[in-house]
Amino acid sequence: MHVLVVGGGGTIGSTVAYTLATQHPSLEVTLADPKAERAEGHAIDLFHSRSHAAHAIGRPEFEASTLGDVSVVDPTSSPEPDPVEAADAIVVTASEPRSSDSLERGGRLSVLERNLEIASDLGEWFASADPTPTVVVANPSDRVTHRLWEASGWPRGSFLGYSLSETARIADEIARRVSAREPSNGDVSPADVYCPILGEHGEHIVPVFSRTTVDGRPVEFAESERVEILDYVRSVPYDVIEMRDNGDSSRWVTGRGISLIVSRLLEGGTDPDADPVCLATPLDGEYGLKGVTLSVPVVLDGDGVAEIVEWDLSTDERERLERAAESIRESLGHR
Ligand SMILES: NC(=O)C1=CN([C@@H]2O[C@H](COP(=O)(O)OP(=O)(O)OC[C@H]3O[C@@H](n4cnc5c(N)ncnc54)[C@H](O)[C@@H]3O)[C@@H](O)[C@H]2O)C=CC1
Ligand SMILES: O=C([O-])CC(=O)C(=O)O
Repeated sequence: MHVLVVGGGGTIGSTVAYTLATQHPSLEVTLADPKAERAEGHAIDLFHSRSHAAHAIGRPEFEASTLGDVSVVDPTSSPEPDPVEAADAIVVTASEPRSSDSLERGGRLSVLERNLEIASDLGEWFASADPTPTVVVANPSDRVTHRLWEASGWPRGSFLGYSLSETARIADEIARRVSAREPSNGDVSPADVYCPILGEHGEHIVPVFSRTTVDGRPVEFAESERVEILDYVRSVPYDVIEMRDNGDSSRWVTGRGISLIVSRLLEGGTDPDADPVCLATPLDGEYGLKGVTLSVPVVLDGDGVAEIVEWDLSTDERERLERAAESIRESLGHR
C-alpha cells in the first residue's frame, strides 16, 4: 500500500507521515513538496524511526524485510513514475505559509486565494491519474476540497475535507461540563461523548446537539451553554497556535485524525453499522444543498465516500447548515 502526502515537508504533512509510518510498518510513504530538501530531512528521520524494529525493545511483529520506504518528490518537476498513479490514498496539506493575519479566529480564510490556486494546480496534476481517495487538510479545507474536485474531474466521492479535530475538541469540552454538573458521579471521559459536527471547518460549524450523547444517553444544554461550547471549539485551535509562539497549529490531533481516516480507507472503509463520520464532500442535493462542499455524515469504502447519510436535523441545525453553505459558496464566488 502506498500513501502520497502532498505538502509532506510541512508540519501537518510530516506529522501525518510519521503517524502512518509507525502504525503501518510496511506502508510506502511519498512526501511531495517543492521544499524537497526539507521533505528529505523528514523522510530520512521517518525511515530511521521505523528501524527501531531492529532492536529488541522494538519487538517487531512483522518481517524487518517488509519495512516500507519513505521517499520524496518535487511536485514542480513532473516526477516520473507519477506518485499520484502509484498512490492508494492521498493527503493534501500543501499550503501557503501561515501569515500574521491567520493567527486570529477566522484566520483560515486568510490563505484562501493562494490555496485555491495551489488546489487548481494539484487538480490538473491529479486529472491524468485514476481517481484515488484524497483527504484534504489545507485550509480553508472545505473550499480547497471543492476546488480540487472541480479541477481534477474525479468523482466527488474521492474527496474528503478534514474537519474531525472539531469533533475531538467538542467532546473534550462537553466531558468537562458534564463532569462539573454532577461531580459525585466522577469524571466523564471525552471518549464517552458523541457530538458530531457538520458544516464549515471554521466559524460556521454546526454541532448536532439533537444527536449528542454521553455514555449513550442524550444530554441537554441550555442555549447559553451551547454558545460557550461553540466558542471553545472555534477558539481553541488559535489558542494552541499562540501558545506555541505562533508557529505550528494543532499537529497532533490533526495528524492522528487524518491517519485514522487513511487507515480506514486502506482497509476498505468504515463499518456500515457504526456511526457515520463527518467529513466535507461535494453535495449534489443532499440536505437540500448543491454545488457546495461541507461536512456531512458519510460512510466510507476503499474509494472514498460510499454514502452520504441524511439525518433529521432540528430547524436551528438546518438553518445553521444553510448559513455555512452560503458562506462557503460566497467565498468561492458561487452564488
Ligand atoms: N483541516 C484542519 O483541521 C487543519 C488544517 N490545517 C491546514 O493545513 C495546511 C498545512 O499546515 P502546516 O503543515 O502547518 O503548514 P506548513 O507551512 O508547515 O506546510 C505546508 C507545506 O506545503 C508545501 N507546499 C506549498 N505549495 C505546494 C505545492 N504546490 N505542492 C506541494 N506542497 C506544497 C510547503 O512547501 C510546505 O512544506 C494549512 O493550510 C493549515 O491551515 C492545519 C491544521 C488543521
Ligand atoms: O488554522 C489552522 O491551521 C488550524 C486548524 O484549522 C485547526 O487546527 O483546526
